[in-house]
Amino acid sequence: MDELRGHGLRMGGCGGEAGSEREAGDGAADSGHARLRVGDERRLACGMAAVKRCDETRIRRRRHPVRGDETRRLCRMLRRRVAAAACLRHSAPVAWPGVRMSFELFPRNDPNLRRLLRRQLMGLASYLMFLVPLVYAVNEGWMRMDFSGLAWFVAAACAVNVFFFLAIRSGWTRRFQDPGLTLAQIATAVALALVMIHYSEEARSVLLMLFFAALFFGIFGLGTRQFLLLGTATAVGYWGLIQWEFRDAPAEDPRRKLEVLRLLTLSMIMLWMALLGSYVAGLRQNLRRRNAELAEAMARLRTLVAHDELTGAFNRRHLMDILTREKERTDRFGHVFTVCIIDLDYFKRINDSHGHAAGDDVLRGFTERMLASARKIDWLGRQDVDTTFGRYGGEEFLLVMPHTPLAGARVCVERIRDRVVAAPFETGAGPLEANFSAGVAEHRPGETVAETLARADEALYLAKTRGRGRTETAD
Ligand SMILES: Nc1nc2c(ncn2[C@@H]2O[C@H](COP(=O)(O)OP(=O)(O)OP(=O)(O)O)[C@@H](O)[C@H]2O)c(=O)[nH]1
Repeated sequence: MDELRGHGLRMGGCGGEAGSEREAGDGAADSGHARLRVGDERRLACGMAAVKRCDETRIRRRRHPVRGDETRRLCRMLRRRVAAAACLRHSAPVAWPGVRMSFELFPRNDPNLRRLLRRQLMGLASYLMFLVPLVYAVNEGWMRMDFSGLAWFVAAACAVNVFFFLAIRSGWTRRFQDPGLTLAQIATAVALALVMIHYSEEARSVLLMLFFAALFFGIFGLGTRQFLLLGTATAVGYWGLIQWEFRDAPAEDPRRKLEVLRLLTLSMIMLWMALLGSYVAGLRQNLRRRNAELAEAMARLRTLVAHDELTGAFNRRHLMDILTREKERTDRFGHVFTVCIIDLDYFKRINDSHGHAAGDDVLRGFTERMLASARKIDWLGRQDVDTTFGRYGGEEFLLVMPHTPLAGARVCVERIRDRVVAAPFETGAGPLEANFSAGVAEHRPGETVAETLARADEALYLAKTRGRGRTETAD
């Protein structure tokens, strides 16, 4: 849905800043509704990705401005284009008439899964690369196997890789801490390498490198303990192989001694790789922690920049941004918007009589009620009015009501008042009652935001002087 919004397909629904995003992406809107016209190539291209996740029913339910037959026709066209584009990218959605299915081998909307699957393919490529020396060794007769034996080995390697690929792709491996199954994959590769080494003759020393190639994959995915475990298992496996191969040979057999030398060298290199792996794992962990901290700091910063610290409502700076955007849209499309400045009455008395902390509690409680009311606003039968509410400063708040004429805004403010006065606010100094005065002004064409606000402020002043607890509208 967000993608559709971002590309100018206006969706219904209430709340927050969604409205500003809805139309921000596109200028071809008409009285608040960005229209999609058949043949509008750019928009169709933009909508392609979104339409894959968004079927006709959902679009219709969300009251897409292009209704009925036009919606269906548009969706059909978009879907056809999506299918065509996906086919070109070799990730064809499987589609039969009347059946809507979409399958991508490398899902575009899941970058983590894509990364794991790519790594899986890299693993398969490594197996196939090692075929070159193996073919050479078999051809030279340095192995105790012929080409049919090698073919079996290749088939086994491919089967193992396909199994892991499907397990990861299906999402089944998500239940594990490491959904890429790095340890299991490397263990399988080591087992296959052991088989090849068993069948080797003169080529054995060279083929021991197969172990290192397999273990090297773990450098970017395994921790120290896992590495040590794997290294030990590899050394034990090789030791078992030697014991089995030389079960009838005398202890003084020089070939057995040579194998022991290989085992020792292998073990030392494994240990070295475990240390290196541990170092890299530490770096990776640091990087991950820093990334998480950075993301958290960014999120905090984004909240701080737009929100008031005490109440959590939008702050003045953000409200001014919203107003500027609203004005631009109004100038462009000609629809109305109204602002309302709300000021709590006799707030100084609350502070003076019950303390600053109780005053803060009232401000927070008031904000909560405002936000709850503003989200539920549905007047004149419209649900897509994105009312924005924030703290304008001190005990003053601002309500921005797009697509709302003065009369509607007044009705809305009175509804909010009903909620505010319905019950006292819970504070540290006990329940405290509060009411507010409000000044409402509808933005006039050609007027600046500051001028609209000034008129709302004048209306507020009027409300104060006429007795407070009331709403006045600016002419
Ligand atoms: N507790 C608290 N008080 C604040 C905050 N910001 C402003 N105030 C207080 O709000 C009060 C505003 O007082 P006035 O401007 O006289 O307004 P009032 O008492 O509501 O009177 P009228 O608006 O005329 O009804 C001052 O006492 C400010 O100190 C805040 O964040 N927390």
